[in-house]
Amino acid sequence: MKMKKAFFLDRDGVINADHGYVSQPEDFEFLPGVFEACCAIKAAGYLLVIVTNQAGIARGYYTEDDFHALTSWMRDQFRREGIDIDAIHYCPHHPTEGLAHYKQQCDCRKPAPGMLLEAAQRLNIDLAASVMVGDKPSDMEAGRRAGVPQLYAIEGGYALNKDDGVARFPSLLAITQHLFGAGPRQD
Ligand SMILES: O=P(O)(O)OC[C@@H](O)[C@H]1O[C@@H](OP(=O)(O)O)[C@@H](O)[C@@H](O)[C@@H]1O
Ligand SMILES: [Mg+2]
Ligand SMILES: [Zn+2]
Repeated sequence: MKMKKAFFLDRDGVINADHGYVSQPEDFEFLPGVFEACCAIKAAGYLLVIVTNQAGIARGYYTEDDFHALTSWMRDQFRREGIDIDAIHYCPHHPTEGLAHYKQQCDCRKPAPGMLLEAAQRLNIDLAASVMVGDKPSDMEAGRRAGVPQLYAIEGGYALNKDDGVARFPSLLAITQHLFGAGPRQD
């Protein structure tokens, strides 16, 4: 069976503004151009896979159920724009600040590559043909460790200057316009 290629997207800082541990729809602010960019990604034949660290769960700021409720609301917003998100992987852990069983040195919290590797296995993704977009060095490292060669960083509040070889753009839309031109493309 032919392998698929994927766009791995970090959530906070790529899809929505990272206001810090966002857990409610009213705090979820889609960044400009995200829907247009995601349409272009799907039209170019990529799966859309979100990989998000959600240590707010480990820290006790919100529950896993809160996360699922927000995720289902977010999926609906994409669906209303005609976009089907293929998978959403999240890490609820934290190695030192986590409460109870959430305190663990897991292999899913970025910069570990676990979420990307699991999605690749489940969805038959060719990592070498895939793209990772994030806003922190840990996103870039997760992509690198998973074997994703195309790494793109969105310039936001985080220092990314140690990420040599990472292309920097102001938004997801700027990345898709760079890769696919102004409109969506089928290949
Ligand atoms: O950008 P993604 O991976 O989608 O999600 C990041 C969030 O879970 C939060 O991650 C936190 O870091 P800690 O994970 O607590 O160190 C902080 O950076 C928060 O501002 C941020 O909202
Ligand atoms: Mg982020
Ligand atoms: Zn984890």
